[in-house]
Amino acid sequence: MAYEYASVHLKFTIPLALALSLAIYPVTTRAHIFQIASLVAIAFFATLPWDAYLIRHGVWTYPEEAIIGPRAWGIPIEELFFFVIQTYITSCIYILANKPVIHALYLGSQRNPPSWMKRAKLGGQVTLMALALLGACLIKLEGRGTYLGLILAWAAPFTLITWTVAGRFILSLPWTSTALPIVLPTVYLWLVDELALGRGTWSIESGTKLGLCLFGVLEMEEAVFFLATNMLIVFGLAVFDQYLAIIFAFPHIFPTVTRSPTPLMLVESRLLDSSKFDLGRLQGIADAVHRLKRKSRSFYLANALFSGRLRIDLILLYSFCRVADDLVDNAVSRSEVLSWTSKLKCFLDLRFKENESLGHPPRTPTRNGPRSEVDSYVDEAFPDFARSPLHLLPANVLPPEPLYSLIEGFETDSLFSSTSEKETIFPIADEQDLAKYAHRVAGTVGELCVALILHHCEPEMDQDRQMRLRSAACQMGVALQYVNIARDIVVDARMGRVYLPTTWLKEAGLAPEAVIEHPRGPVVAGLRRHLLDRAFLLYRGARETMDLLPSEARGPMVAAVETYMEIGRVLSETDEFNLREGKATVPTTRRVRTALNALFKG
Ligand SMILES: CC(C)=CCC/C(C)=C/CC/C(C)=C/CC/C(C)=C/[C@@H]1[C@@H](COP(=O)(O)OP(=O)(O)O)[C@]1(C)CC/C=C(\C)CC/C=C(\C)CCC=C(C)C
Repeated sequence: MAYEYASVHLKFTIPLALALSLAIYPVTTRAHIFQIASLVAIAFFATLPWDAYLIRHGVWTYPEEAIIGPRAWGIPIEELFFFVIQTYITSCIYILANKPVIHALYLGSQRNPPSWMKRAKLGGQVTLMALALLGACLIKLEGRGTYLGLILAWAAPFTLITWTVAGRFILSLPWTSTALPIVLPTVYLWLVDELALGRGTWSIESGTKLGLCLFGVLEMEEAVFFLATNMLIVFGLAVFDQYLAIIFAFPHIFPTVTRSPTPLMLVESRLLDSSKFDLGRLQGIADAVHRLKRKSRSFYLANALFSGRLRIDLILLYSFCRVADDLVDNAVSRSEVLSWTSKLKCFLDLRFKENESLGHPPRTPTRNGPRSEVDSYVDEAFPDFARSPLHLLPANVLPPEPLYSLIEGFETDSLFSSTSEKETIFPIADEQDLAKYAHRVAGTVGELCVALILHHCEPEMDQDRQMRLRSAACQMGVALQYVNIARDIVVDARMGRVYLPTTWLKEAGLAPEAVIEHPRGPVVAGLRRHLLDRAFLLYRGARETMDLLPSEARGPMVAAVETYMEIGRVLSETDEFNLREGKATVPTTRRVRTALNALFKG
C-alpha cells in the first residue's frame, strides 16, 4: 500500500506526460522549453507554502500506508511531484493547441481593443477580486468552507495578475488555444482524483469541506482546485506568448532574435508601449497568412510547424512570391508581363539600395517611420493587394540574386504568346530549358528559404555546409516545380501554355499545339510520368542533404517538401486523379499524415 499514491502517477500522470512529450518533441523550440521550465518553477514554489499549510492544518491528509514516506515541509514527495507533472502536462497540451496559432496576429487587440473586450477584461478582474475576497471570508469563518476559501484566496490573486497582464490577448486568442488546454487536463485530473479519493489515497478532512461532490466522490473543492490551477498555468503560458509574439513580430524593435529570446528581451517586450506596435505590419502578416491559406494547402499546413520569426519571414516570402507570380499570371499580354517584371526589378533595386542605408546587417524598416523611396514607389506602381507583400518582404535578410532570378523566370511565362498572335511560341524547347525555367521560378525559392533558415537558426554555419544546403535547396525547388508542372498540364493548356519540353513531345509524336487541344490522354499521361520520374530523381538527390538543416527547421521543412512531393506520388499512382480547380489534389488526411511522418521521421 505504501505505493498507492505513487501508483497514481505511474498509471495516470507519467504515461500521459510521456505521450505528450513524444507529441510535442518535433515542434518544441528552446522558447517552449524556457516557457515550460519557468511555469513548472513558478507553480512549484507558488504551491509549496500553500500545500504545506493545508497539510499542517489537517485539511489534506494522506494515510501513511498510501505514501512512500519521504516528505519535504511535511509534503509527501508524491504531492510535490504532482505540482510538477500537472504543470508539465497542461503546458504540453497548451503548446499543441497553440502550434497552429500565429500569436502576432492577436497583438492588435493591445492597441485598439473592442469594447466587449474591455468589458470582459474588467469583468474578469472584478470576478477574480470578488473570489479572492470570498476566499478570505471563508477562511476567517473557519467553517466547512475553509478548504474552498484557501483555494480561492491563493489562486484568485495569481490569476488576477496574469489576467490583468494578458487578459485582452487571452480573450482575442481562439478558444481552442486557451479554453481547450484548460478543460482537457482539468477533466482528466478530475477523473484521476475521483479514483484516488475513492480508494482513499488521499482525503479531505470533514469540517473543512462543503461536503458537495461534482460527481461520484469528487469533492467540489478538488474540482475547483484543478480548474483554478490549470487556468493559472494556461494564463501564465499566454503571458509568455504575448511577449514572445511582440519580439517575433517587430524586427524594427527586436532586430536580432536568438533561437530563444532572452529574459531581458521578455522584460523589454513587457515594458514596450503598445503605441510602438507597427499595426501595418501586423495587418500585413495577417494578409500574408490569409494568402498562404487560400493559395497553398501544402505550405499552409507546413507553416504551422515552424515557429518564431522564421515562420513569419517564410510566410512573408511566400506572400511576395505568390503576388509576383499572380501579377504575371494575370497579365493579358507579353508587354503587361514585362511591365510587371520591370516594376518588380525596380522594387528590388530600390529595396536593396535601401538596405545599404539600414546598417549592417540591415535592420528591418518600419511602416511607422517616415515613408521611404521604396514605400512611395510601391504605393505608386503596384495595385493595393500587392503593396503589403512587397513592403514586408524580409529583404534585409535575403540575398538579392535569387529574387532577381525569380522575376526573370516569370518572364518566361510571357513567352507563351497570347492567342492573338498567329504563330504560337513554346519557349520550353528541350529539357535544358525546362531545368532553367524551374531553377528560376522554384530553385531560387529553395535558396531563399535556406537563407531565412540560416539567418534565424544558424548564422554561424560553416560555408561548406551552407553551400551544400543552397545547392540541394535549389535542386529540391526544381523537383517541386516539376511536380507542379506535371499536376497542372490541363490547367496550363487552358492558358495556352505547355511546359513539357518540345523535344519530349516530338519523340512521342506530339506537337505542343496538340497538347493544348487535348491535354489528357495516354500519351500526355506517359509524358507526365516521365516528368515525375525526373522530379523524384532530383528529390532523392537533394533529400538527404536536408539532414544538414538546423534541427528546429529540419522537421518542418521536410514536412513542407514531403507534403508537396505527395502531389507527385498521387499523380504517379493513377492517371485519373480528383481535381480541385483543375489541379490534382491530395486528400487532407493524407497530407496531414505525410507531414506528421516527415516531422517524426525527420
Ligand atoms: C512553410 C512555408 C510557408 C514555406 C514557403 C515556401 C515558399 C516561399 C514558397 C513560395 C512558392 C511560390 C509561390 C513561388 C513562386 C513560383 C511558384 C508558383 C513556384 C511553385 C510553387 C508552388 O507554390 P504554391 O503551392 O503556392 O502553388 P500551387 O498550389 O502548387 O499552385 C512551386 C512548386 C515551387 C515551390 C518551391 C519551393 C517552396 C522551394 C522548395 C525548396 C525548399 C523548401 C528548400 C528545401 C531545403 C533543402 C536543403 C533541400
